[in-house]
This record gives sequence, C-alpha cells and structure tokens, in this order.
Amino acid sequence: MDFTQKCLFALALVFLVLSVDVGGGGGERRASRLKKRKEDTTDQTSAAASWWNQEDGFPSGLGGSTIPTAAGTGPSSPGNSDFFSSSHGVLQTHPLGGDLPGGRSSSFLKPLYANAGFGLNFNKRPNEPGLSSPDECARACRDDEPPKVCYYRFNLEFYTTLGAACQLCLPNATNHCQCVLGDGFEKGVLTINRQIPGPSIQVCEGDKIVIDVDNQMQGMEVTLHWHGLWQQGTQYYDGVPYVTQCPISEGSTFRYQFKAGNPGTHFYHAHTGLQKLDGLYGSFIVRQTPSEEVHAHLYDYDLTTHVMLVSDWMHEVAQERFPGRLQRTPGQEPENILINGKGQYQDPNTGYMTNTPLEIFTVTPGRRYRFRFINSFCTVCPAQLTIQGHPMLIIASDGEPVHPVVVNTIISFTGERYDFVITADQNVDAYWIQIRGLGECGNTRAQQLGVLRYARAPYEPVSPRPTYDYGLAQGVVLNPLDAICNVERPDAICVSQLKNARSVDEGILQEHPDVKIFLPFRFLLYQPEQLFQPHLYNRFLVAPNGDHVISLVDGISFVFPPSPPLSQIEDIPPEMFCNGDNRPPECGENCMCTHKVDIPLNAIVEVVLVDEVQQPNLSHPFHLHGYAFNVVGIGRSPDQQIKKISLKHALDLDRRGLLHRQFNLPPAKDTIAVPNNGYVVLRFRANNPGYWLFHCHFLFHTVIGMNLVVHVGTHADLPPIPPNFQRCGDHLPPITFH
Ligand SMILES: CC(=O)NCCc1ccc(O)c(O)c1
Repeated sequence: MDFTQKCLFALALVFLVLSVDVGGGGGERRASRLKKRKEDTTDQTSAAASWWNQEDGFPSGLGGSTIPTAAGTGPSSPGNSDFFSSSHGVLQTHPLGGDLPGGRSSSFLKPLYANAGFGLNFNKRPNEPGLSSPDECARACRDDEPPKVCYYRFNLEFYTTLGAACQLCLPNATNHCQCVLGDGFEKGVLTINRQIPGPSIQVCEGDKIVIDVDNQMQGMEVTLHWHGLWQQGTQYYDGVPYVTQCPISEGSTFRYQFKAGNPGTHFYHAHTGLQKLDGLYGSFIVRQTPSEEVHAHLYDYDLTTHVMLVSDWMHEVAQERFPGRLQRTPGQEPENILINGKGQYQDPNTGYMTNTPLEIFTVTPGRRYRFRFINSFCTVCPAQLTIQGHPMLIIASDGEPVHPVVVNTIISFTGERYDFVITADQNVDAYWIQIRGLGECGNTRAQQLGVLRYARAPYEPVSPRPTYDYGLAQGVVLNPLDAICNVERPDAICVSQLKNARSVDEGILQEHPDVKIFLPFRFLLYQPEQLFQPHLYNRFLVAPNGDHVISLVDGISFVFPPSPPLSQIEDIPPEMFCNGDNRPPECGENCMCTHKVDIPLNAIVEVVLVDEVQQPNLSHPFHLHGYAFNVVGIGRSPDQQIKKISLKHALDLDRRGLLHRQFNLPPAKDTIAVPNNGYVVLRFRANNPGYWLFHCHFLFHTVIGMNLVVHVGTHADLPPIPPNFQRCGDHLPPITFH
C-alpha cells in the first residue's frame, strides 16, 4: 500500500467517524441517518448506539484494522516501528528521528502515551526547573545518564466513547485527539486525559515520578494505586483510600511523588469503588539499563509501543452490576475485552460487528521483541493469550525476572504481568493475537483480537479470524487452570515452577519462617430475609447464580476505617481493628471490621492462602502492596477422599509435611491466583514498613471485603507524614441543641 492509498483509507475512517451519530448535530441529518440504520440493521436498540460495520463503511473485508498509522510514520516505511531500537536489547532513539514518540504508534487514533500532562494543561504545569515530559522520560536507559524527574498531569473526568472529538481525529494528528473508541459501543466512561487506557508512564529505574491527579469527576472521590511499585520510603503514595491516604475529593489535585524504585512491567489503576472498570487504568513501565537488565541479550527491541494492556469491558457503567441485577444479565460478566483500549464487538443477537480498529503490533522480520503484557481485568475471568505461529519466551512476571521458558499460551489473572520475547522469524505476514476470557466469560464468550504485523505485510491476517469456540492452537500453556503444579508435564507449566533469575534472600529459604499465617477465604451466603430487614444495611453482591454474598478472609469481611491508619492512626477507634485471633465480640459468621495483621519489621513471613470458596471455575488472585513475595508452592489436596480443601485440612496437611513447598529459586511476584479448591504458599521479608493492602484483585470482591491490611513495623519506622497531607474522618461533635 502506498502513501496515497493509506491517506485514502484514513480519510475513509474519518468519514465513517463523521457518520456516527454524535447527537445535537441537526435534526434532519440525524433523522435520515437513523432511517438508514433501519434499513441496514434489524436491531435498532443496539445499532443506534454503536459503531457498526455498515454497508457504506469500509470497502468489504478491510474493516477497521486496516487503518494505517500516522502519515510518514506508517508501519510500511521500513524500520519505522523501531522507534526505539538496538541490537543489544538497548532502547535507543531510532536514527529516523524527527518524530517524537508521542507522534507515532500502531494507530494514529490513540498514541499510547501522547501528550500526557501537557498541551492544553500546559499552564498548569508547575513552574519548576528540571521536570522532564512523558516523551523525554520514555527513553533508552543509560548508565552514564542521571535520573530524570518525570512529570505527568492526569485529568480525571466523566467522558463518553464515540463522542464529537472522534470527528477531529485526522490521519496526521500528532497529538491525542481525545477520541475514545473502545469497541465501538457508545457509553459513559471515566477517563484520564480523555484516553483509555490512560497515559502510559514509561521511565527508567531510579527516575523520580511526579503525577498531579486532578479529580474533575462530579461527585466522586478517587485514588490511584501504582500496582507493582513498592513505595519504599513513600508509603503515603501507595494510593489505597482510607489506608494510605484520604481519597482525592472532587475538584482537588493530589500530587503523587515517588521513585521508580523497582524495575519491571507494572500498571496503575483507580483503587476507589468500581472506577477501574469504567476506564481508570494505564501501563507503568520501569526500564533498566542494558547492564542491569538480566535478559537484555535475549531481545533486540523493547519498544514503548509493545506494551499489551488487556482489560475487560462492559457496555454499561460498573455500578449497574453492583450489587447486581437478578433478571437482566445477572452477575458481573463483561461484554467484551479490549487490547490497549481497542477492539471490535459482535452483537450476539444480530451478528453485527463494529469496525473499530484492532490493536496492531508491528515487527521487523528477523528481530526479537520484548512484549510487556499487563492483565488489567476487573472481573473473575482469567485471560488466555495466544499469538498465531509465535511462541512466547517468558522472561519476567510481575516485573521480576525468571529463567526463560517457552510457552504458546499464557493464562493470567487480573493484576498479573508477563514479559515475553517474540522472534519475528515467520513469513512476512500478519498474524492473529487472541485474548479469550475463560471461566465465567465462557457465558458471554468474551474475546478480543489484535494483530502481530510484519512491516510491509497486510494489516489484517488472511487466515480466518479465530473465534471463541475455534481459537488458535494452545500448545504449551502457562498456568493451566487445573493447577497441577507439583509435577513436570509436557503440556503446561505453572508460574510457581518458573525459576527466579535473581538470587533469593537466604531467610526466605529457611525451613521455618518467623511468622506463619493461614488465610482461608470464602463467601458468606445471605438469605434474602437475613439481608432485607428494617434498619439493616449490610452490603452484598448478587453473584451470577443469584446468590447474595459478602467476602470473608479468615472469617472477617474487611471494612475501610474512616481515616487512613498510615497518617491518622489516632483517629481510628481501636476496636475497629480485628484479625482472626481478635474478632469483634458476638459477630458470629458476619464479622465486619478493619482486618489488620501486625508483622515485626524484617520478619520472614509465610502466608498460606486457602480457597474455601468452593465455587468451580473461580481462582482468586491475591495482590500484596509494597512487596514482591516468593511463590513457594501451589497445590491442591493430595488426599483423594478430601473433596474440598479447608483451613482445617490445610493445617493438617502442613502438620504432615504435605503442603507443597519448593525452595529452588522460587519466583517473585506481587499477584498470585489461588487455584480453585487449592492453596498457595508465599513468603516475603517484611522489610518495608507500612500499612499494605493484601486482597483479592477481583474488583467486585474487593468491594465486598476480600481484603486485609498487613501492618509492618511501627510508626517509628515510618517516614514523616508529607506536609499538608489531607485529613479525613468522622465528624461527630456533641449534639448542641438543648
Ligand atoms: C455461596 C457462594 O459461594 N456462592 C457463589 C458466589 C459467587 C460470587 C462471585 C462469583 O463471580 C461467582 O461466580 C459466584
């Protein structure tokens, strides 16, 4: 395809966008368009609010995924996908020069990291010297260069997909044009700088990060959590509401500032309520210099554009599903999946498919590419990633390097990250990338496609699209759902069987830890007559099967205190805190309090998570803030006659030495799925003082209490509270009317 053709296709897209009904655009036009839709489609309700493949759209067979990138930086010009390139795994600015990283990406519609913090907001940038822009920070890391101070400004708003901004996206737009397409379905969302995902933060280890979060969401409070960053020395900026900070109130700006202390593929997301599901998330990559990066020799390129962030996507705002409906799509299953915010949607009733662009990752033949995969799901569905014809060499999980292992399919859970290397050694062509939602997503058959495209190849593979039921061949699977992890097998490997590529703290490998904590977790099932009584307002979730439940960890359903213990411990009534050994009196099965486990600083801690949920298909991923832990064992009961694991049984297995533990380079992670009807043994050295949330990373389980706080050290171990740190809490003065 030559340049003129590319422009034509781009123009076709713009016209198509213009044909989308954006409302308020003249009654005549609107009426005639709606009429046209009537002829084109059978389902009026969904078609009227969607970006469907219409007969007058793209030439047939081309679809949205054929859209070229920005003029002059299109993937068909040789080598231009290698904006950062090197032959030694070093990230360098490509000699083609001229363009800023923000000016190119695999789609002109939404560069991953364009313009974060500048542009119209430029006047709000602090007037301080020495701040670097997002583009300046997304660079090749070098030993001979001092760290930068990377400044980001995040504007959080209510927003809408397919809005009027989508008419303004020109093919040569170098800035983000504020059009959020999602999967082509029109709906209300929450955005950061009018992008989903939000701006990509890409820095070097040791850089200082400053992020001004301006909350302009009407009637909402918010915090952002930097998932995977340990916040050593900056505990106050971990972003957990009522644990490490007061939430950012509407209209105010909160400045997060911390060092990019631990390298790797991380991400960020809202930690308040259900906002993450509505669009508040983005990638956070901390690169190393080639001399520090243990796997630098395994790849040629580590591109800013080869971040693959996957998220689940609903066609309504998240609150519609919490506590949840009984009749109309009960439960919390997502309608779709997005790859870097992009995708298409096929209406299961009409068969109509939107023609929004798919995400395209461009590679040059013969080269080796590092991909950084981030699972930013909210629901319970595991995500299965397969790339047609391209095995993946796993080199890191949750930012922590492992000994390389080749797999063909990765199964991951929300909060996990996997780094892998792909070699572009196949025919110059385009290849499908398939993300399938497993588990409960089998009901909606949610899946998404992307494209791995060799430079100068077509934009869409010629092979048929993999479908949910006839997908790409799985081959060797990382993290099989059967979780048989204590044996070598030809068809699969578990993340717990990967070997740590760094040395492991000797203390972790001792037989006996200093502290050992068993944490069983389950749901508490309510009968409606227990729940719906006068003056009783217990929270609950309506599960897909109609069950009304809350979550319990060690018999406790976590509630947030009114103030953050980190900054306002004196404002929290001491009786609010509890744990398995100190339950509130007479709470019975329904104990609601601030579950807090105290750990001495520097202790070696072992946690045994035990799945007492017993819901087939559900494996709960637990995420620990402030740390990476070593995964020492994953398993299920070896006793054939024991059908269901329980705390009692896990304790018994441990006494008999039958809990699976292996001490040969256990991998480090910060998020680990506890297999259904199984357990996980993890260990860490409690060397980071603070109040660290430890929780199931399923969003709807977090809001019904599947959390606890790991409190490490004492207040004397903590850095001082930042000046003018916000305060919050109850206002309960004496009643003054006498
Ligand atoms: C008593 C019980 O455990 N009921 C099942 C509750 C449940 C909750 C959330 C889900 O996603 C799910 O599939 C099922």
